[in-house]
Amino acid sequence: MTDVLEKETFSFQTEVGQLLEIVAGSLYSNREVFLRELVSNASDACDKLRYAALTDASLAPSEGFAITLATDKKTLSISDNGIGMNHADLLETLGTIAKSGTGAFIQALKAEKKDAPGLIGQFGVGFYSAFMVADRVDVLTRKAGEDAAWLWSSDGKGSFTIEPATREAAGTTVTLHLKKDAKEFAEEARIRHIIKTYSEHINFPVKLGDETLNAAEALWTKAPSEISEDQYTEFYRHASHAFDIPWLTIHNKIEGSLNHTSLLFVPSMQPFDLFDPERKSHVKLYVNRVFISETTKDLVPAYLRFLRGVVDSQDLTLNVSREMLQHDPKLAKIRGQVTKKVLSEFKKKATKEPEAYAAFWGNFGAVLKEGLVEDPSLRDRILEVCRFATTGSEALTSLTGYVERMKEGQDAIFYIAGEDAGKLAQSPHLEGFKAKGVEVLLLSDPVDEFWLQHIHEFEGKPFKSITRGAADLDTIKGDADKADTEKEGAADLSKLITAIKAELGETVKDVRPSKRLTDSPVCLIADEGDIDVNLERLLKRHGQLKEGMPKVLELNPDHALITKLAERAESGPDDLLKDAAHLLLDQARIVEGEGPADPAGFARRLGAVMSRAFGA
Ligand SMILES: Nc1ncnc2c1ncn2[C@@H]1O[C@H](COP(=O)(O)OP(=O)(O)OP(=O)(O)O)[C@@H](O)[C@H]1O
Repeated sequence: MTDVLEKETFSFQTEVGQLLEIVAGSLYSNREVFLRELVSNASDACDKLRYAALTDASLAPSEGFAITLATDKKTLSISDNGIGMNHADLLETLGTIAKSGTGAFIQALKAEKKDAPGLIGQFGVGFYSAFMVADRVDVLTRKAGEDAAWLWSSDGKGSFTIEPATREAAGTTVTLHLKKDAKEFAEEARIRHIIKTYSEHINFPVKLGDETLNAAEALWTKAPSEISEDQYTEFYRHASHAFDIPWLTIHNKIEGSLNHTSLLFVPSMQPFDLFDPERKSHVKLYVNRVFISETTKDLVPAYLRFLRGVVDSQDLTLNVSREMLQHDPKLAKIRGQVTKKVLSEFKKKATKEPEAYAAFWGNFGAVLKEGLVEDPSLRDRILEVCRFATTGSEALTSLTGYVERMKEGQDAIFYIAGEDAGKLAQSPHLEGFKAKGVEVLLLSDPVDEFWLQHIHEFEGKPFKSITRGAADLDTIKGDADKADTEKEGAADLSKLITAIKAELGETVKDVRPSKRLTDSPVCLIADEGDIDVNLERLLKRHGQLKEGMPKVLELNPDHALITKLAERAESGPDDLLKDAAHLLLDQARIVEGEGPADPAGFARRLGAVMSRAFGA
């Protein structure tokens, strides 16, 4: 691209335009974080060049890596002697947002204008935050190993320019032309304070004139006893471009045949890319304090992708390529040790602080459960730290807790799966279980259906869905045997069942009296051996299943409506019974969140039945 000599003008990608508009116009209280973002980028650039120089020593800067700040009354510039950018890099990175989840982010940003900086940090718009304080940003940059330099410039209003320029050495200088109301960021005292607050522990010196503003030491190499809570938080925020306080900090040193130190954080908020198909890791790998890579899944498994921080080992070979490193058995060993350590910290937290753990679980439980399938060797350890919503209490339960509370005669761990824990708790299928005081787990993460395909039991007790197959509650000794006594006087439904079956034909697989209902007249269940109701719904949504299987319609023999219909069926089917058969099926579907099978027919029948009721 070095043959491009003219100044060129480009439009920002639509999302960037929208983003800049919000960033520049939002109300903010801590906009000084723009400096942390730019210093962070400069530090990443130095990290990248230090890595590249491992294989090509000529790339290394002659006088060590440094980030240099300079100001006059109107501008602030941040220079680094890192990797730099060429024409293609500039186009690719400073005009687009290559990140997934951008749409969701912009939505969130629009909804919460006031907290823009918080969200910006969470998403990591990094560079673009410069437009919170500047009405023009210039980027003078030269890529290491290349001769051409470029000047990128923009006022953040829809377009940017790139033109050829000169720069003595590789690296990048970002110059901010400060807005009128942001001149404070040209004051040295203010800058000193911001760097101390936000960038004290990055790996490279940040200089203002001759003065070095930060400690510039790798925080993880210090002993935990020498590190304050605030220092951990600052490091976390720097390393993950976040604004929250970490929910958990794990600083661990392993010494032995394979030495490594990890400083890991669990955020207290969900990052935007959590459910991205790429499932990228965000833990940085360092070898003896030299940054190697960020996104390797070989360091931290995908089901722990919410972790932030670093792992550093002096026992990995420095001068191998990232690809070779990925196949290094030592790395696999580190991964195993790090994963076990993290799970054991979760276990401690879950036992000692169940309420705090519930907050973590709400954010990341669905991700962690992916490990139940992906990491069979650690399955038991993962199950130990899993928590579930249950009909038994407001609080979440562990599986061990559930098993301890099982009733006499209960031989299965009952669960109901669906999309919304709140709705699940209202499901008619639960009625008989509630009446007997038998606890049912409420599983509302899509991943639940997935691991249940692989894990069939816990401590010898099988998992059993209450929306599939027969509900044999008779053998369980409940809290009060109220439900059983009522059942004794239950109506004989045989004629009604015959009539309903004849009317509904193939649309139902069977019609049966129910043991699981106490208040509702009807419900639908999947037959034993068929796909469970919720799984079928998920498969249909993802286009993996066209038609659902016909379900079993269960009738509550104690319900007044069903008893009346049974009496009526004794004298043979009539039009009203026929309408009732369809309406009962539709009612069961509606409770499940499905529409009636035939909306026009439903409306007609409902009309007819109401007319009769009101004598119209
Ligand atoms: N000083 C710099 N030197 C070299 N490249 C840079 C520099 N600043 C930014 N870049 C490039 O621009 C890209 C975009 O930067 P930006 O701060 O917007 O996001 P990011 O740093 O990739 O993401 P995050 O903020 O989540 O880490 C960077 O990934 C990097 O490739």
